[in-house]
Amino acid sequence: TTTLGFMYQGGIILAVDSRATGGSYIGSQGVEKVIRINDFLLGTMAGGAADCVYWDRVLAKQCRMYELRNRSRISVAAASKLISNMVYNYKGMGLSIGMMLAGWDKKGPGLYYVDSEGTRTAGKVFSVGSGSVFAYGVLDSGYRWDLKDEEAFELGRRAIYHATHRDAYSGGIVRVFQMKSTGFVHISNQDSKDLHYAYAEEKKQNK
Ligand SMILES: CC1=C(C(=O)N[C@H](C)C(=O)N[C@@H](Cc2c[nH]c3ccccc23)C(=O)N[C@@H](Cc2ccccc2)C(=O)[C@H](C)CO)Cc2ccccc21
Repeated sequence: TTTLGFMYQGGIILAVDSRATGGSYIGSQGVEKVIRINDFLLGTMAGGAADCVYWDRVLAKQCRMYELRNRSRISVAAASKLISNMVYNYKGMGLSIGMMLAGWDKKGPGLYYVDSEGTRTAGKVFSVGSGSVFAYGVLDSGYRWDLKDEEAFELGRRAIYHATHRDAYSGGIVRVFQMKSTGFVHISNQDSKDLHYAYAEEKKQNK
């Protein structure tokens, strides 16, 4: 898996691949690794698939219960602390979850990394999963706070594509989402194969 998230002047970009593996067996090429908790909160998934899918659903329920009890949406910081504390109870028992929470609350945009080891940290740029080393190479060299929207979408897409090209455990569809003050927007779904030939063509043109 390769997932990434970065904050910029236009909001937050999330980009992920869609491969699931069991050893060297490819279990699926069409997994949804960005899950909607609500219109102002998205979560990404890397690690044990069942762990990720299960605990994301638990988080979604807890966030909804918070809304009903408090008549207001939960903040990104509080939602990330909920999942962090829940999985921390299982530390050392074999959970494997590496996720990002991206959202917009009263304080504005929020991006957190949370994992099953107990790490919970806010930041501006993250990449999580087996292909994150490849994604960081593209992401860190292209990242600027003042990227335009189209440039930001393309940076997320290109970073995930390069990870799917080099990492055997990443592949399938490159999915890009944007989080703004008005909620999230699904930007694009593109097969990494189509991106491969599009980028190859681009190289030929630039020769
Ligand atoms: C075939 C399949 C799934 C599958 O192959 N499950 C296996 C057992 C699984 O958990 N694979 C992990 C890798 C893995 C296997 N055993 C583990 C033990 C500990 C930690 C990780 C693993 C995976 O693909 N994870 C994805 C993330 C993911 C995949 C599917 C759903 C959520 C998250 C990912 O991180 C990259 C591919 C690199 O591993 C999961 C799933 C969800 C929805 C639809 C189909 C499938």
